Amino acid sequence: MSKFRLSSLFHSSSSSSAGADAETKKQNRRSFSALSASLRQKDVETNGVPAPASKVKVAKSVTVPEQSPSRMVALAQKITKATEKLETYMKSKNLPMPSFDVDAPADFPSLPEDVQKSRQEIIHATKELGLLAHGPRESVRWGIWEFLDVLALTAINHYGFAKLVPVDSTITLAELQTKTTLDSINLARLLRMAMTNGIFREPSPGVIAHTAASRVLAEDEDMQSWIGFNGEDIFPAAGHVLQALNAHPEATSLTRSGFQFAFDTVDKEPMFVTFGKDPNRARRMGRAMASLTGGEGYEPSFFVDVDKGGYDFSDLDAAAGTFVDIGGSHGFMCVDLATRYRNMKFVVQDLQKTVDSAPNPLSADPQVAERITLLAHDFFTEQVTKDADVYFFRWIMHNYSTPYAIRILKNLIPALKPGARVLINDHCLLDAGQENPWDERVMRRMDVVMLTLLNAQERTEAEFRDLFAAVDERFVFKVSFCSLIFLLRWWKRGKKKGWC
Ligand SMILES: C[S@@+](CC[C@H](N)C(=O)[O-])C[C@H]1O[C@@H](n2cnc3c(N)ncnc32)[C@H](O)[C@@H]1O
Repeated sequence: MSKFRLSSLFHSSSSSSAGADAETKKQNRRSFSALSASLRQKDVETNGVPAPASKVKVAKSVTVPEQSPSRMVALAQKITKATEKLETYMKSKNLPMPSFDVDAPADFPSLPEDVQKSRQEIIHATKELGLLAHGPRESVRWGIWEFLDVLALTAINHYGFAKLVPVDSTITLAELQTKTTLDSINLARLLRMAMTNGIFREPSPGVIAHTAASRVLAEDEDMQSWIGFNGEDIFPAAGHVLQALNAHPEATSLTRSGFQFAFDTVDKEPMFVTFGKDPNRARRMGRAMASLTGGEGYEPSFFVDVDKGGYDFSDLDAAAGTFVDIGGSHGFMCVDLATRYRNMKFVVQDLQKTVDSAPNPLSADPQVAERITLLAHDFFTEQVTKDADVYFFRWIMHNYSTPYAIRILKNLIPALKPGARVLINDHCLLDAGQENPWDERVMRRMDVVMLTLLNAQERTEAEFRDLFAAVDERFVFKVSFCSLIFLLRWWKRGKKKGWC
């Protein structure tokens, strides 16, 4: 992945002192811009931490080359260049350029790396330019109102408005109102709020039509679940995080998160138990996850395909080794692995209810299905599959705060043979400013979602090391693959006690 930095967001980009003559102003401006640029460069080397204001002031006196454009102009130029590159590629492949039109494609096709990089540059540079054009006070003042965008989208999704608007024609607000329980004022205000984000349009007063985005809401059921889960479960929980933190500042308990404060289950039950009692809500979360994991970089092939940088199990396959997927749901990772590796054996462990609802057989290929065992096992109890070669946790650790994560990992110890690998497939937080802005934002948000719902957390490599050190000193960190979405860790019982 190419790396982008946002450190420059924190710098001013021009300076001129009132009353100075034009040339002095010009020089000042050049000096300041160039110094900002040099500080920006330095920031990149120091984890993107913005320079203190005092440093910026000293910098004004430094003489710098002429013709440095302001940050805003540099961004505008970057946007133009990147957009032209994207357009040239799309045209060369006869692909339509993005549009709000109802018939526009809902997704970009898979793009070559350099074109994808240009696309990301457009996204990040427009955001930065927008913030600069708003100015700090305005950005902060109106930024906090983004929850109203969430509210409008959540309501539109909840009432299913998108499905009531015909895709290939229009509908009047009056007619739409007859199909809903909302009154006309509330219907219109929610739709018009969403229109400010390109969701629906009003081609003439009182007439509603789809855009490409509202069409997605009408047709993509996983997306409906994603909006529902976020808007109706996570959003209320987020609104109660402060209450949870004030009452329980340590924020480690599974039954004292914003979620429990929002839904009146404090000290009663974890979120997963609440969902287990409500099949509709559980299904919605399941589909929301499917929508998320359908995204680029989340697909199992990212882990399974060695060509894509996935993990190579050839040695284990040659030895017909055993791979245990703990909290492995319906075993889809093991099915993909077993399809690629024809000798390894697999155990998929999950809660009884999940095991009971798994498809049978797990794969149409009997050679695959017969090597996968589904087993009901609670990972808060001692591991029952002894002496396996790999114990795999995909998207498990980030659901738990450290006290719980330690318990889960300690339960492995009695089962581990010398050299057994514990493999963690999770997000890995990098230091602030080290990731490209898109991934940085996704990961920071995911981390806060974990806090909101579960008092859990994403972890940095150092935090994973600390976690395993707290479990047992015999774990040895072996290798990590850090990529767009997830990180693998390979831990092994070490030589300290003479095992390996
Ligand atoms: C976030 S999902 C991850 C599923 C799968 N590993 C994946 O990569 O998509 C968490 C999984 O852990 C399972 N789970 C939750 N609590 C568990 C427990 N105490 N013991 C075993 N599995 C559990 C859930 O049923 C669910 O399948």
